[in-house]
Amino acid sequence: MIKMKDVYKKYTNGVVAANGLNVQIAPGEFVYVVGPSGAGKSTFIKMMYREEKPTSGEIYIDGTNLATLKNREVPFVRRKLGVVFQDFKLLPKLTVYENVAFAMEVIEAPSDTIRDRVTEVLDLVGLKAKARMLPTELSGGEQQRVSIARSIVNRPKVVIADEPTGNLDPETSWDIMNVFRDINEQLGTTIVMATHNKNIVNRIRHRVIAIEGGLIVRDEAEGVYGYEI
Ligand SMILES: Nc1ncnc2c1ncn2[C@@H]1O[C@H](COP(=O)(O)OP(=O)(O)OP(=O)(O)O)[C@@H](O)[C@H]1O
Repeated sequence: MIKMKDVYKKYTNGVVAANGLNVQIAPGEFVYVVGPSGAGKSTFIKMMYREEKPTSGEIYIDGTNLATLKNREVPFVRRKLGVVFQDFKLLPKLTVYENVAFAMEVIEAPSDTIRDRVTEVLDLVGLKAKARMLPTELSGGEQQRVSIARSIVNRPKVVIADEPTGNLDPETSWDIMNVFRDINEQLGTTIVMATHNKNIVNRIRHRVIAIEGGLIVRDEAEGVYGYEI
């Protein structure tokens, strides 16, 4: 369902961050993307939700080639994707509920569907009781739960996460990984997660795609982290 074919990315400053990526990710998979700093993980991830466009090659999400997609068509593909960031990116003046509802309002979902779905996803991430709070009133882990709830509220087939535990302490990171596990197992959502978290990758085993110098150097089912940081 996700397919990259000969993907090459050269930034305007001449840096080649993807040097011929070929990969396929099936529906329902849970995949870690690992590699040393500057390896090209974020570029890989960003190309997957069309934050960056490849210089050449093809990237298919559910049959749509992101490489040739017109800018005005991007929002339609984004609906198939949820994105979770290291720094949460919540709207500070909106409550937990409103932050999640906003993702449905922009696609003009009916208000009763919004109400039902927001309640449902806040329950799934364990934040029902904090729906009326502002992001500043929450811990880092709770803020990440809100951002995960936001990423799944439109029922995307794929959730892409770039260092989702990067700002969290170890214990909170495990809690957040359990939330991703529930989404993957209960909803069947494909998860693609770039991470530096060696403990997590080695203890919660999933497929590991290792990137170095813009190339996939290793791709293993139930793989390990595999390099020192
Ligand atoms: N917008 C950009 N313009 C120019 N060069 C960039 C840009 N974004 C990334 N790069 C370069 O591309 C290479 C890969 O960067 P990328 O952010 O994809 O790596 P990464 O593996 O995610 O690193 P980290 O783990 O440090 O986040 C690096 O050399 C980086 O400096």
